[in-house]
Amino acid sequence: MTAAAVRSKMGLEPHFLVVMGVSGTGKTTIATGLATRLGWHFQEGDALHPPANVEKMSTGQPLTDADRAPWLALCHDWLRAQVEAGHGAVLTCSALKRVYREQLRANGLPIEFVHIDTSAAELAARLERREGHFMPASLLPSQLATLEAPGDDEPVIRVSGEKHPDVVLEELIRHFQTEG
Ligand SMILES: Nc1ncnc2c1ncn2[C@@H]1O[C@H](COP(=O)(O)OP(=O)(O)OP(=O)(O)O)[C@@H](O)[C@H]1O
Ligand SMILES: O=C(O)[C@H](O)[C@@H](O)[C@H](O)[C@H](O)CO
Repeated sequence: MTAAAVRSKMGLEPHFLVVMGVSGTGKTTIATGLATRLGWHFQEGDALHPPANVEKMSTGQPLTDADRAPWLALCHDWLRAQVEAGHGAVLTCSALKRVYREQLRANGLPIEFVHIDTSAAELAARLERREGHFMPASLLPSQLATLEAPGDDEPVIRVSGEKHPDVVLEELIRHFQTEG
């Protein structure tokens, strides 16, 4: 049973967003900004990875489909709980392949993806600069090779990861305010 929809701080209907894209594209930056501005629940998808996945990535090994399966299941469970509560929510999750996105949307969840697209050169520069994060810059090529950008038949809002995050946030909030 789904609870009555809880409107956001700005009076918006709840949305259930997965902010997606490769490592370093700005998922956490944009998702925390949205959740703060709109009062929606936030979950860092990286925090749902089994420790073995984090260990693998930290040591420069890309994850396999089998590695990602239990993590995607936890991401799905979190999204499902938000939908059932009727409270707007934002999850960060790379969601690199179409089948992963299908797994997140299973059981008819009304998920929308926000795909942040950033050039390989900008991503490489950011990951080289970033400190205190388990994901090494050396995994960027495999992230880019694994990415299947969402198609027009998927529920996706596309934004540029190269604009200032405040600009992207304004664009997204305007999008939600003006939609039918
Ligand atoms: N639009 C932007 N312009 C410039 N720098 C940005 C932008 N968005 C994020 N950054 C910076 O890029 C780095 C990566 O951002 P962030 O951690 O949000 O990405 P992410 O997609 O969540 O990464 P990961 O998946 O590896 O956790 C951070 O140092 C962040 O401050
Ligand atoms: O699917 C994957 O390979 C992983 O989710 C990675 O994308 C990282 O968790 C994330 O980007 C943190 O840097």
